[in-house]
Amino acid sequence: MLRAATTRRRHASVDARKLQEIIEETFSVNGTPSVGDFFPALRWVDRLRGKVGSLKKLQARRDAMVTGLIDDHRQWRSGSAGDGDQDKEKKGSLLFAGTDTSALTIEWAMAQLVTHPETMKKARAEIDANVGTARLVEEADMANLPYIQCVIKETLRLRTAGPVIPAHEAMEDTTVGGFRVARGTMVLVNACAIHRDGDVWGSPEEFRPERFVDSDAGGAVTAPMMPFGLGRRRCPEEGLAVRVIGVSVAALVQCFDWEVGDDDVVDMTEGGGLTMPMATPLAAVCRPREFVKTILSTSM
Ligand code: HEM
Repeated sequence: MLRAATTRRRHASVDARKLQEIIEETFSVNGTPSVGDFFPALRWVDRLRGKVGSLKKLQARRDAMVTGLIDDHRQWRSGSAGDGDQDKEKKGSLLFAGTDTSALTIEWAMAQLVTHPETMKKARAEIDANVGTARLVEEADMANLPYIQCVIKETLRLRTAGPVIPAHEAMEDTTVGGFRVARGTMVLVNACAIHRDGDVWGSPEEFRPERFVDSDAGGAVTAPMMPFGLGRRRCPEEGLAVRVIGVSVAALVQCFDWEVGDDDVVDMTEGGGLTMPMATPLAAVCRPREFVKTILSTSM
């Protein structure tokens, strides 16, 4: 997605790596707790700690980057782009909300697969049976890959990219689960805790895509999940995200044999921030399968 938005031909002035840096920093700074959010009278503490300054600087860098993208795009289309502010808002939302979340979900899915060889084997078998090895898996295949879809669902459950849904504000007085919530209250929903609640999920800490497999015995899970939020502000690109993540993971499984490396260990520690990356980026060895070499050599 980043490549599509910053492709060199159109955006010679934009460095995709710099954009990635800004995105990672944005999630990291936003993810540190603000004292002022909990005790509004103490907002000055956030200013003293430099959080407010960092947020403002990041906002300025994001604006400059997105403005550069739009200006380049306008030049490329000879001035036919739409309204500036609206474009900036749209493009910025897509870049900043969609890249890190999708990329780290793919990384977590692969980490789970390389540490669960039986699951990897089942995923590979499903792809080989339904897609084969004469061509690469594509989006249209996803409907015939229900197990891969379960792998993605289980990754979104256990390794929720946005562990705490961004703050919402109660628009009116209400009661939730017996708690009174006054109008104007800032509400934070801990999706990660809901996804790992032992009262609704069996062995919640286990990575088990089978829990989503729709069985005749009615075994499919019905417990609440909200990796994309809920309600009116729910992620507008859930469909796109699930498709991009699904096809990416399926292609990685289809094309490569995976190994964890010499020490056979993957550090599954969760990192901090607004999103939940792996604390140590996944390091694994992948070798292209024979058919990939054939496909590549015939397409050259
Ligand atoms: C694994 C991938 C993704 C996850 C887990 C995810 C999750 C979320 C969550 C939890 C929210 C907040 C919902 C709320 O406030 O209730 C959100 C909002 C949003 N997401 Fe996603 N998202 C993902 C991918 C994407 C992609 C690929 C795009 C765009 C291409 C995108 C665009 C947006 C936008 C624009 C919003 C803000 C909506 C608003 O405030 O009204 N997301 N996402």
